[in-house]
Parts: sequence; structure tokens; C-alpha cells
Amino acid sequence: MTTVIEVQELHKRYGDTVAVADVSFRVDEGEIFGILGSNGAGKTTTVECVEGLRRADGGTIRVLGLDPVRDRAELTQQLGVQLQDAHLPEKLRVGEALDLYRSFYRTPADPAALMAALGLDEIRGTRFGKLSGGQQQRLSIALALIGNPRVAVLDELTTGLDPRARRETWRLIEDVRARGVTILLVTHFMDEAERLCDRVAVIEAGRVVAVDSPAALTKRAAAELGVERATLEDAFVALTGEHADVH
Ligand SMILES: Nc1ncnc2c1ncn2[C@@H]1O[C@H](COP(=O)(O)OP(=O)(O)OP(=O)(O)O)[C@@H](O)[C@H]1O
Repeated sequence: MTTVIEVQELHKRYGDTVAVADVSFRVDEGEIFGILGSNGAGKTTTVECVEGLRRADGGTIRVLGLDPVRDRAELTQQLGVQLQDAHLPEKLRVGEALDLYRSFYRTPADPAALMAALGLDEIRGTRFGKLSGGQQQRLSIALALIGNPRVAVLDELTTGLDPRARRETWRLIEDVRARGVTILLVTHFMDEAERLCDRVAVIEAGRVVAVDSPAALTKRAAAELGVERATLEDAFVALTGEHADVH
């Protein structure tokens, strides 16, 4: 197994606030790896350090063997990033946004195929400022994948999507993974993690409290709770004492 992302003893603070105390995990090639945690647990800070958007105060990070800060230009070519609350110019149209982002990459994906897969065809002429929350979300996924990345980091993948769009997005992510893309998925939706993730790291107050497959975590929780079956939500509450789904 090739390790694609390696985070060791990551530490990051904002002034007096310790956002990430001590986080370590490894992601293998072709995995969908989830980062689970409730609000403020340190998920976004962790992935922003992985993306090279923030400089860690301690620890080491390697993505495809690259240092995200030092080798940022090269990593940008191989990493797709879905930004939480991405804001594009209000007047930019969907098709123009994809063409613009496409131009940043050496070996981009086919925008027509991506638009079809994400149901963006019918809104390709719509301006960003006129998109609904769900449409903006689908565009942000398309922009994360337009560079044909080897690794994609998806933060709050399905927030704001209706149940049908969520299921379609999950299928799309499985297709993307089937093409060999490694996916780091930040989520506080336990059903999403259970459905998509091969393994998850549960983060609580800036520390990793468990790394395992959803099946192993639910099995352990069931044994601890003395019940036949437990959900990932049960396992999460048992590990952290909190509910993750509180947005
Ligand atoms: N730019 C910043 N300046 C100061 N504090 C910050 C900043 N960004 C995050 N924090 C703090 O760092 C901690 C971790 O935040 P982070 O956004 O990484 O958590 P999260 O798990 O992604 O939460 P959410 O699910 O709400 O996005 C929180 O206490 C947060 O208030």
C-alpha cells in the first residue's frame, strides 16, 4: 500500500486558541478517508494544513511525498480542493468558472463530462451570484475535480444538498474513487461517513481519539454498549461524548 497523505503530530494554534493539539494519521492510495468531529474539533484547520493553505506550528505533513508549504506549486497540480464557503465573483458564470479553473492545470478533466455528472449542464450559463446553495455546492465539487487530481480534499461535501442530490453526490464520489483518486473527506454526517469512508479519524478537541473503519468502530461501540448493533453515530458519541450533527 502506498501512503498518499501522512500527518504526524500536527499542531496548530491561533493566538491562544489551540485548534489542533496533536493529530496524526496516514491515508493510503485509493482510500476514502474521513475526518469526523463536531464543531470546532479542528477538522478544517487540519485539512487546511494538508492543503498548504495554513502553516503548521508543529509536526510534519507529506502529501504525495510533497511538503504542502514548501512544494505548494507542485502539490496544487495534483491536489483538488473543495473549499468550505467558496466565493467566486458574483457575475462569473458556471461554465466560465470551470474554464478558468481548468486553465490552472497541466492535465485537466473534461469539463463537459464533469458538468454532466454533477448536473451542472442546465446552469452552465448561470452567474455564481444567482446559484442556490445546492448549486454552489455542486460547482465547488466540480472545481475540486477539474484538475484531474490524484488526491481530493472535500470539506462538508453535502452540506446544503437535498437528500436526492446527496445520494447522487455520494455516487459521484464513489466513481471518482473508482478512477483511483484518493479522497480526504471532512464531515460531521455519520451516514455519509458510514456509506463512503473506508476508514475515519475521529477528532475531538484537536486530538485523534480513534482511527478505524466505520464497521470496526460500530462493532466496538456495540460491544461496549452491550447491544447487538450500533450505528456510527453511537460510536461517535461513545468516543467523544458529543453529537457531531449539530449544524
Ligand atoms: N482563523 C481563526 N482564528 C482564530 N481561531 C480559529 C480560526 N479558525 C478556527 N479557529 C478556532 O480553532 C478551533 C478549530 O476550528 P476548525 O474550524 O478547525 O474546526 P472544525 O472541526 O473544522 O469545525 P467546523 O465543523 O465548525 O468547521 C475552533 O476553536 C475555532 O474557533
